[in-house]
Amino acid sequence: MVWMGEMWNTGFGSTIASIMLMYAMFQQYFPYHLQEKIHKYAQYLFGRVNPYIQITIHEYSGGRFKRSEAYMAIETYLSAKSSKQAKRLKADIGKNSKNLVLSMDDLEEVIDEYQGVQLWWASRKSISTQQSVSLYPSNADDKRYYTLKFHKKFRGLVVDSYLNHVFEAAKVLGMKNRQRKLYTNNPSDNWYGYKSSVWSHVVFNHPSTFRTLAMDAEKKSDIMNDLTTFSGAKDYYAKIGKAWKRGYLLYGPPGTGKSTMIAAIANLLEYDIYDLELTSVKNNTELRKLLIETSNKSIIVIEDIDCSLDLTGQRKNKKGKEEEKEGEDPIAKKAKEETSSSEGSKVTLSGLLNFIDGLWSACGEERLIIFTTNHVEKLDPALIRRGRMDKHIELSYCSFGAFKVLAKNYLDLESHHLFGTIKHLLEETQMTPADVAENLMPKTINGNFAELCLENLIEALQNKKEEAKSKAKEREMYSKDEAAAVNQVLTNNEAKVNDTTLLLKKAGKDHQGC
Ligand SMILES: Nc1ncnc2c1ncn2[C@@H]1O[C@H](COP(=O)(O)OP(=O)(O)OP(=O)(O)O)[C@@H](O)[C@H]1O
Ligand SMILES: [Mg+2]
Repeated sequence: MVWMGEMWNTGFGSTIASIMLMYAMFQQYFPYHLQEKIHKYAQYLFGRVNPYIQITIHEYSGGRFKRSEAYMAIETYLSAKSSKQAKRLKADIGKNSKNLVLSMDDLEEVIDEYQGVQLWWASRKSISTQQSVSLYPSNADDKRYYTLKFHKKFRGLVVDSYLNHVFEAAKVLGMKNRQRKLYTNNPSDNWYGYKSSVWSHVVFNHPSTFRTLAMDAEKKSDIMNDLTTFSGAKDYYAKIGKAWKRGYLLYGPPGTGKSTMIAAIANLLEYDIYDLELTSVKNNTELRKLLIETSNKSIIVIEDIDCSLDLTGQRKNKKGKEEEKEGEDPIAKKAKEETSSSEGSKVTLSGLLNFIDGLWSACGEERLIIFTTNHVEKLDPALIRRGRMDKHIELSYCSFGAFKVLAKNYLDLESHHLFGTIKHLLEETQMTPADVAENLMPKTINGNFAELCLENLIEALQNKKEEAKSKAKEREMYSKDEAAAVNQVLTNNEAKVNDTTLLLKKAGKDHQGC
């Protein structure tokens, strides 16, 4: 054993080993009633001279059915070290893991080093001698555990710092290896009963990345920096006393890449996505419950926030305010509110604001909240003010920079003699990246399809330009016609006023004559 060898080299080593050896050799010659005493004494002596401390972590500590979280964390932490050091390894696909996880086999040992101190990890197994009836295979009775050994002078370091380091590192590794998920909220009628849950999920494997996202390079790197800074800022958020979360508002016309960017963000930060369908959330209480059930390292997305609910009005329903009578019994008032909230979705703007940055919003950490909209101007300013939606990102029509990304993705082209023409046309027209991408999709794999695609795009851009021109002309004509019509009405009105004045004057003269 590695640590025994290490012990042997210390001053105490030979003494301890002699005691143990003598005890083992002569144990059988002692009468039975003395054996226990000698055993205890040997243990005591061994404890006095042994400079090493051992911590044991059992696989099943609470009961037989749930593996200990600490044991699993250590398994994850030791995985990389085991694959390098251990001679016998076990391979398994862990729960929610996307890769094979290697761990050391029984009776193997690995050495870890922390702040210059050596620590010995070993995987042990004690075999149960009891006969038991079990539904599980025979080796289910074997009790596995890890032992950690270190010199007693490092007790403080291990207890105060090393163990925390192990569990933090295991968390990070576990997150990295996990299979990421895309969640959607279940209607609350299905929240109760066997195996029910407020969220359902599928495995998330959207291929979008920031590399494939078409937008100007400068803007892209600014967003990426913002995201990576956020994900590494745990201590900073703790220092300034803010919950570790950030709000993003993505706005722009349809087909400009808002949803695509959300997938790219999730892939960059390796987060899960919770796609929240607000219209199926009945009230603010349900909204809070959904929030509590989300995990750390995740993105909560509300798409098309302007269409989700009527959140554009005042924070408090005006009608409700009018009906609120002074001195009304508070119990009766609450009952009234509860009855009204049971009909359809009653999520209010203030409920949503609390969801984003109320007390409950701090119940998890490392979370992004992303809203998307096609009509940013329709949103209540309270909803999107900085602090709630910290970063506002406009996704707009395809620029030449964005086109170059698409050309590289779709056609593997970095330059082409038609790029100049496309640049001019893109400056004169408004085409979404979705439309540009569609034109760049090869319709055939024969011949020079790249050039064909570029020509198709040029044609589409020219058509769009013509369309825009004729629309502008139409608008101009319409406004001219409208102006002429307004002038006509004004002239008619003026004439009528003149006639009336004449009549009044005439009537005045007649009256004087009488
Ligand atoms: N900026 C972009 N970079 C790469 N591909 C894009 C981009 N914008 C759009 N696309 C392509 O167009 C398709 C539609 O884009 P996406 O769904 O992201 O648009 P959106 O802005 O979310 O639209 P909507 O407002 O209608 O939800 C995507 O599948 C993608 O292939
Ligand atoms: Mg979208």
